[in-house]
Order: sequence, then structure tokens, then C-alpha cells
Amino acid sequence: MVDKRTEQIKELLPVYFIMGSTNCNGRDPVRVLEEAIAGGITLFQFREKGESALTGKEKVRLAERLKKICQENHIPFIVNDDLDLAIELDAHGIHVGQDDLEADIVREKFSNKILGVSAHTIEEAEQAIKDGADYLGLGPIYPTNSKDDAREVAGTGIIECFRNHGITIPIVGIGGITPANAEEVIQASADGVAVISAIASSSDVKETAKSFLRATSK
Ligand SMILES: Cc1ncsc1CCOP(=O)(O)O
Ligand SMILES: C=C1C=NC(C)=NC1=N
Ligand SMILES: [Mg+2]
Repeated sequence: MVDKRTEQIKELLPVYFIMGSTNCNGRDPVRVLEEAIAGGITLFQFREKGESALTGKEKVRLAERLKKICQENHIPFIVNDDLDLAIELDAHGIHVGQDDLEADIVREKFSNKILGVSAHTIEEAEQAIKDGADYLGLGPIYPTNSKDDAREVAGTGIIECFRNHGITIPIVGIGGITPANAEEVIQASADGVAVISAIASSSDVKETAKSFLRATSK
């Protein structure tokens, strides 16, 4: 059964850029996002985490500026974890981890928006699907320095395992993904790659985003 919404979500997933002020090597996150969009990212997630992350009004102000850029470029703006911020900004969607708000509560409070859920096991995936997730974030696929509490490195095998188990929901791989290994993540039957540092800290953000687009176009 070809579900229209699933197809729409799949079209957003190929190059899913995730970033906050702490990922930009001291550069202006606004400039970094503009360059990433110029390079062809297909989806954006605002993820403001880590010890030097912005909080309160500063976090909201940056989120508003980044959302505006996404809107001007017809890129959906997703918020990580922070449901209040997602609602305050009327974001296009939210991404929650297993240790964040329960996906079913989010789905209820933030209905008809894009709901992404991190999953590491088949059980977590099946629960997320029951809770109405639109896509799953699977990883870390490779070693990563961008998430201090990342689970053990899974490799692309986790994606194949989920597919062999009959999990058909849209999936992005995340964790240590670069233009060099992005293709094998797609070959493992992910619908896209979610990337923080390879794009956000690149010396040429636009070119790097472009190379991900080439690597993920089927
Ligand atoms: C948020 C998250 N979840 C699993 S790994 C990760 C960090 C990915 O960052 P990078 O693309 O820099 O490895
Ligand atoms: C932890 C995460 C996993 N996957 C995605 C897409 N975003 C996240 N913040
Ligand atoms: Mg989280």
C-alpha cells in the first residue's frame, strides 16, 4: 500500500541537516544554515544541546531566525526534544529520543506535524510506529563526537536488520555520516542520512551539502 504521507516524508529525508549553535565551530549558525540550504539539504532540525548550548530567550531567538530561513526556502523546520519550543514556534515537526517525552503524548499535543523518533531496537521501532511516528532515526551508524550519550555504534547492519524484520517506515541513518560513507547507508535501505558535524563544521558547507545530495540521490 503506497501511503501518500509516507511518500511525502520519504522525499524530505535524503539530506537531513541537524545543527545548533555549538556545532558551527564559532561560525554564525544563520550563515551555516543558509549555505547548507544552498547546497541542497532537504530537511533541517534545530538541536541546541551541549554544555555551551543557548537557553531561554537566546535559544528561542536563534530558533526563530533559523525557522524563518527554512520557511523562505520551503524547507520544513524540525525541533529536537523541546516540545514547548516546537509549539511556541509552530514548527513543522519534532524529533524525540527514547529518553524524551513519550512519542504518543507528543503526537497528541502536536498532531498533524512531522514526528520523528530515535530507535535502537525493533521493540522501540514498533512502539514508535504505534505512537504515530512518521520516520525513525537509527544510529549511531558510525562513531560520533556529536552526542555524548550515544548508544553503541551499530553499523549499517541495523538498517538492514530492521528492514528484514518488516519495518517499512521511513528511516534515516545518523551518526558519523560523511559524504564518503553516505551511499552505503542508502544501500542498506535507509531513505536518507541525518548529519551534524560533516556539514556544520565543514570548511565549505555548501559543497559538502551538495556532495551528500549526490551520494543520496537514488
Ligand atoms: C544526534 C545523534 N544521534 C545519534 S548519533 C548523533 C550525532 C550525529 O552527529 P554527527 O553527524 O556529527 O556524527
Ligand atoms: C537523536 C536523533 C536521531 N535521529 C534524528 C533524525 N535526530 C536526532 N536528534
Ligand atoms: Mg533527545
